[in-house]
Amino acid sequence: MKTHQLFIDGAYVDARSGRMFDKVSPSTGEKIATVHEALAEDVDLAVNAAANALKGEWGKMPKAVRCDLLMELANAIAARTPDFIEAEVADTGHTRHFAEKVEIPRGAANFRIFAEMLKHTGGEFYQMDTPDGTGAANLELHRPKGVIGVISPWNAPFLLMTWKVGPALACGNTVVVKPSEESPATATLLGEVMNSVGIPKGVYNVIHGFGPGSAGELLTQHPKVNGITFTGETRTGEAIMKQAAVGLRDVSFELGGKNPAIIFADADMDKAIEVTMRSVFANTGQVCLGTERIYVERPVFDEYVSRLKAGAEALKQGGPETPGATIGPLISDEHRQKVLSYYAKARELGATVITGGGVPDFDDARQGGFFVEPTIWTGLPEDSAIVKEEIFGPCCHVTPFDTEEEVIAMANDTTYGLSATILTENLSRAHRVGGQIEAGLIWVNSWFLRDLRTSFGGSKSSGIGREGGVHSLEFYTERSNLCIKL
Ligand SMILES: NC(=O)c1ccc[n+]([C@@H]2O[C@H](COP(=O)([O-])OP(=O)(O)OC[C@H]3O[C@@H](n4cnc5c(N)ncnc54)[C@H](O)[C@@H]3O)[C@@H](O)[C@H]2O)c1
Ligand SMILES: O=C/C=C/C=C(\O)C(=O)O
Repeated sequence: MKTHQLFIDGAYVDARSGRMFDKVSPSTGEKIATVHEALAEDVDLAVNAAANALKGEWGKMPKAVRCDLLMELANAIAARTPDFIEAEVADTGHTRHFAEKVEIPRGAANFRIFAEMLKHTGGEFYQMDTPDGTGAANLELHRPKGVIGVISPWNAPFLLMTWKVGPALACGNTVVVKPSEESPATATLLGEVMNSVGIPKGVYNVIHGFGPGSAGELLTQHPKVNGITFTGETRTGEAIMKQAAVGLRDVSFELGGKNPAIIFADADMDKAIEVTMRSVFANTGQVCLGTERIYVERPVFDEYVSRLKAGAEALKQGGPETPGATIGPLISDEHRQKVLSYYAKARELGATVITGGGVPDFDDARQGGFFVEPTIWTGLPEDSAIVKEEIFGPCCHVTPFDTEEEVIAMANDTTYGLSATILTENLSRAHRVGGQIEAGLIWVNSWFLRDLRTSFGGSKSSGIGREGGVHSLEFYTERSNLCIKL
């Protein structure tokens, strides 16, 4: 049985509180680990370790040396891919394919991209006229924001945590990471990899626990934390914003979504099915960028629904233990109950259940896992909860449309604004429609293609700020303008 300790000041330590909590496998329901829960004393130790590291070797390290060290860290992560895969799939029930092809490589890439970028990123310089004619020079100076609280979710634990820690460290900050209580393993493992490449102690710290009344809330309120970067549910973001307000802690939020896919009649239907099979069912629908609303131009509606049904019914359910599994379990029984409550609501509202809507029956260890049937609905009105609320499971609602104006209005009729995908072979239409979709990321004839230099994030209930490329630097850097009279 694994035990996940805290990682503070370069060492694995027990929680002073002595409190522990269990971690169970999403694919079998069996207990697989116990986890130390950090409370006030532990959080204080971690934040002070991070604050002290800023004043020590790390704070004095030249930027080029820091960036080279982060490149070494990326290589060390890559070298330990098998260990990170096993840790990730045990926590999440993901198929090894998803961890091997997406999550762990992105963990290394999330350090590489920012180490490379920081080496070549400068600042503003403006020479100005002055009344006496001698002029003045304006130099933009950068320094780290300080100690960053990183609060990350369970749906892509290593990818999403390193997507924040990468730029934070590249900009010279130190971090205290509070991973989700559902996925402690990879953040904990990263501690020893940090030590192995010589990242100074105190730069990277990991505290485990929950949100309210536990490590998460305590971290957001600690006076020595200079900023909070959070990825998770919108309502959690609202709670964190209130918690971080005392002390005016800066926040960067990547939150929920209710993302549309728009399929025009001229779309390549094979492409439309391939793209939306991934955007709906990848990671068992537990992807913030995933599709939960699909709008199909009426002439191809029946063909599309029929082919998506066939695709959904061909998925093989199982966790990392199941050979050939192509869709895993949900992360927890609690989350499964949330998804099943929407399955029930759809039936109550009179949806047409094209496929799924229930819980699969297994005669093996998967019976104890948190599996649900991949599900497709049609026939509900746009104002129904199924079409409006984030479900975060392997399900979608499909609606026909007749005109561009109509579908753009429906796509934008949401409190979210995270992502969208458009399928059409008419690229001027793609540009015209894409330019009117109120979302942070819009894919055309693709989904989840990620250039890490581009801005990433959502508007409205989907987030505050942007991550990615130079956009990440905005949050992790304090800027000064030094004006020198010539
Ligand atoms: N926009 C994005 O990039 C993005 C990416 C992934 C997931 N998400 C969203 O995350 C959600 C799923 O992840 P989740 O269930 O882990 O989210 P969640 O909001 O339940 O928890 C996220 C993290 O916040 C912590 N937390 C919860 N309440 C807190 C509080 N009051 N103070 C401090 N910390 C607190 C949790 O312990 C966890 O570590 C979905 O809504 C999904 O859309 C968004
Ligand atoms: O579930 C959400 C996935 C988020 C993905 C990223 O943050 C990324 O690709 O950088």
